[in-house]
Amino acid sequence: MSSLEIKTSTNIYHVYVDVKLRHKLPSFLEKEYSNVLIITDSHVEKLFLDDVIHSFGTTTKVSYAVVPAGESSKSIENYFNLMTSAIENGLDRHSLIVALGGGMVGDLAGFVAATYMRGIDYVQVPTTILAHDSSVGGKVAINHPEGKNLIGNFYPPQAVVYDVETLNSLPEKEVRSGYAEIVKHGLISDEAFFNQVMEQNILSTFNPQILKKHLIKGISVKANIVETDEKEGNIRKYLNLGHTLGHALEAELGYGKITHGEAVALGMLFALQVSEKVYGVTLPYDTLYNWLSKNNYPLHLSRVDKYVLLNRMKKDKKSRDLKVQMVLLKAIGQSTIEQLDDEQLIQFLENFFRELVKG
Ligand SMILES: O=C(O)C(=O)C[C@@H](O)[C@H](O)[C@H](O)COP(=O)(O)O
Repeated sequence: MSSLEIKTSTNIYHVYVDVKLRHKLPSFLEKEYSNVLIITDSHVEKLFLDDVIHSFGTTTKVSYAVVPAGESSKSIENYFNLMTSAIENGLDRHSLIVALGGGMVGDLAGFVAATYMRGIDYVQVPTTILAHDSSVGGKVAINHPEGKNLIGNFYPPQAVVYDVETLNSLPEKEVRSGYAEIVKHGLISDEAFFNQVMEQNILSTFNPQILKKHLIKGISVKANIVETDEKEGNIRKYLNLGHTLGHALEAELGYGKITHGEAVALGMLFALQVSEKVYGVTLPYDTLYNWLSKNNYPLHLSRVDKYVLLNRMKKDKKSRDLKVQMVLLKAIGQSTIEQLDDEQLIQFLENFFRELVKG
């Protein structure tokens, strides 16, 4: 089993990665809990909920709450309903919340844990490729109709227990979504890693061993950053590569109409193109474009108004005084933050979408 330690200035926890871990969840926790609430979604409920319930045996009171699968469940209404479940199931400050699912469940359940009785323990049990990223680092949040993750906190879990067997039955669009974050970890850290991913057709040659290697590498890239800058004061912003446009697209097209990773993939292409123009460097735009195309990422969107997108991008959490700050690259592994003015961005967006349409 692989175990990575995440050590920040305030906290230490472990990320465990292997198969069948969902069957022995309590063995990865440092405390015993007498009352546990599992939060999951309607898709994962059918696949893995029973395994996790049984892992706690008969001496722990285990209840569960299920939200509809999909990003639109990261809402204030579901947050409030989950609070009600926690109260009705008698959770107290010594209880545990289990976030069983992908990024949506992890963010939502983590935010419930962060705020219930001013904060109780929770454990991340990711079941998607994407969640190799979102389950590590303690970002928890719900969405506001005006923008993604606008309501949230930094609240690290007790542990991340990643049973990679749960990834075997992921639908194609979930594989695409998750791999976008692996590509991001390559672009911000390591050319060899990026190239390894680009050599693979993730949809037709899906290989659990290679995937596990990529996940562990991705998690360690993230762990190194989070350990230095847990609260996103500086270098953690690099983990947001592709997210400024990505989040704007998700909010504009409608949560769930495009997956998070697919939107981030477009955002990374945009960031590469902008970086080439701003810094006069050559980056692997074509390589990434061809890889995305080969793996059926949605590259041709129905018309999106660039002024509307710009307004959404300004609501990004990295913005300052309503000026967009984007993560750009001077080279693979050399990220920067650049403030861009509105006119410049409109030009870049115009150009980007025009070239995408051409293919
Ligand atoms: O952990 C981080 O930091 C990231 O930016 C990772 C992102 O991939 C992730 O989607 C994150 O939740 C986005 O955070 P946000 O602050 O832009 O909402």
